[in-house]
Amino acid sequence: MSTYAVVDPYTGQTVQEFAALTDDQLEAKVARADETYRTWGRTTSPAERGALLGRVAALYAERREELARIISREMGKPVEQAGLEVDFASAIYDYYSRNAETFLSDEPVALEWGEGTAVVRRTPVGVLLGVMPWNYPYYQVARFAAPNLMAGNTIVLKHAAQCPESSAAMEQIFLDAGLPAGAYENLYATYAQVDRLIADPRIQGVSVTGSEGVGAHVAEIAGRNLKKVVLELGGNDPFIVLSTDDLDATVEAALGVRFYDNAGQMCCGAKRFVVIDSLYDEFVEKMTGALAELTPGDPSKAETALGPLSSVGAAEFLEDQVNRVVAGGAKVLAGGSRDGAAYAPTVLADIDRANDAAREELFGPVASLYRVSSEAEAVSVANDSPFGLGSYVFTTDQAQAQRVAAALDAGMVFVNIVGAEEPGLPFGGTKRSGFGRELGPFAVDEFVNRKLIRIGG
Ligand SMILES: NC(=O)C1=CN([C@@H]2O[C@H](COP(=O)(O)OP(=O)(O)OC[C@H]3O[C@@H](n4cnc5c(N)ncnc54)[C@H](O)[C@@H]3O)[C@@H](O)[C@H]2O)C=CC1
Ligand SMILES: CCCCCC(=O)O
Repeated sequence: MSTYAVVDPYTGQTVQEFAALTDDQLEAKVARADETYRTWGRTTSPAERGALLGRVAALYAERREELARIISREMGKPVEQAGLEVDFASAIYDYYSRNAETFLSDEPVALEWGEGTAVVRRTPVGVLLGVMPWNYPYYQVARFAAPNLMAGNTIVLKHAAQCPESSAAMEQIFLDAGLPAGAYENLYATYAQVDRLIADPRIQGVSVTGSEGVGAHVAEIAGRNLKKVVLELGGNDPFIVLSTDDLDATVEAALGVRFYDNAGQMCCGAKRFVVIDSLYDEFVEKMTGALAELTPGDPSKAETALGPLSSVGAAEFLEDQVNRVVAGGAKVLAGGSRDGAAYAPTVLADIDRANDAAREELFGPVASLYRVSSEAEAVSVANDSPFGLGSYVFTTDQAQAQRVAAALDAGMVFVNIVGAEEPGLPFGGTKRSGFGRELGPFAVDEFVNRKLIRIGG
């Protein structure tokens, strides 16, 4: 059973509670989504739906400050970062607004044998269920809802239990932008209700962003009911440093993609730092030196760079994980302490590759360091993970960059750059990080019927 409540992780105060839906209320919402798919999703044009998404994008921009304050209070994101997340969500809706007609135009297919024509037309499939996490409340929903509303699908969305206010605000934006009731329905649903929804014949697919456990649970039920899923799960992304002309800039990039964004609660954030011998000691000295200035603060303040974790429970879980990595022989070079939901920026070193606790995803401001003596060893360490979401390679040798990019088991490889996600670039992983792709044109094909229309000569 998941109850819905706004609990400010910085103050510990329960700000507001929201009752889970009754079965009748849930049924009404799902029935409305199914009806709207038939009366709106299948009858409007890509241009009409694209124009509505453009208004959604504008409303995110108009309501930026209010929306930022909501998630800062719900999950502790520093309010400046929360505003940037609102900007990213708005840009995603704008991207699918501008590309609706292009992405949904008939795709000609060349004939080899016969006369006439053949095209593939991307048509909607119906109501889709989204199950989304608390770490980027608006962005995670946008990368699922935008391409699918553009395609004419309708959405029922079960958000994280600690994001009831932001999930209600998103539903309101769709209505205020002019989408019909039922195009997007926010569900304060229990886990048991979600299980039943996945099996419901009106639900045509499920998109999950969250942990492996939830992904596996949802995919199991979906599989039994022949429903397609997209799974955006965990990551333990490597940040490989082989050579650099500017170590300060490389360390700054490492700090940004591990500590400065969302207190490290970012599944495509770098978590394992794999540094070549010749740069290791200086890299560590610069990283730990910078962290000495970084202390968790009040997320409602504009000057705060590091907020608390999303909850006391999340911080306690991370503390247990770090303690187990240390019990396996790792050394704490910085941090390693917790105060309520706040976790000090932490650096772990001397991690033995047999240290299983270090294979887990540390979902917070904790960097795990690995010293390597060659490119081959760096790739071996990087790939020694059950996950394969993102990865980062820093080198001045472009041929080496291409070799390492080819060798990494990851859904995304960033070379000499961090924070390079864009609405048009695919996001997703391999191995236990899940399957499917979000964003860009790649997201469109996940939940549409790619209908062949073959007309004889
Ligand atoms: N690949 C990606 O883009 C992302 C992955 N994640 C992963 O998610 C985890 C942290 O986020 P959390 O919200 O704590 O993940 P979570 O997996 O606990 O929750 C994700 C969503 O699943 C729901 N949920 C949990 N148990 C459920 C059940 N039995 N039935 C139906 N729904 C259920 C939650 O209420 C939430 O809406 C980390 O492992 C992180 O790596 C988080 C954000 C992005
Ligand atoms: C701005 C990019 C956010 C990615 C969401 C995640 O990795 O959890």
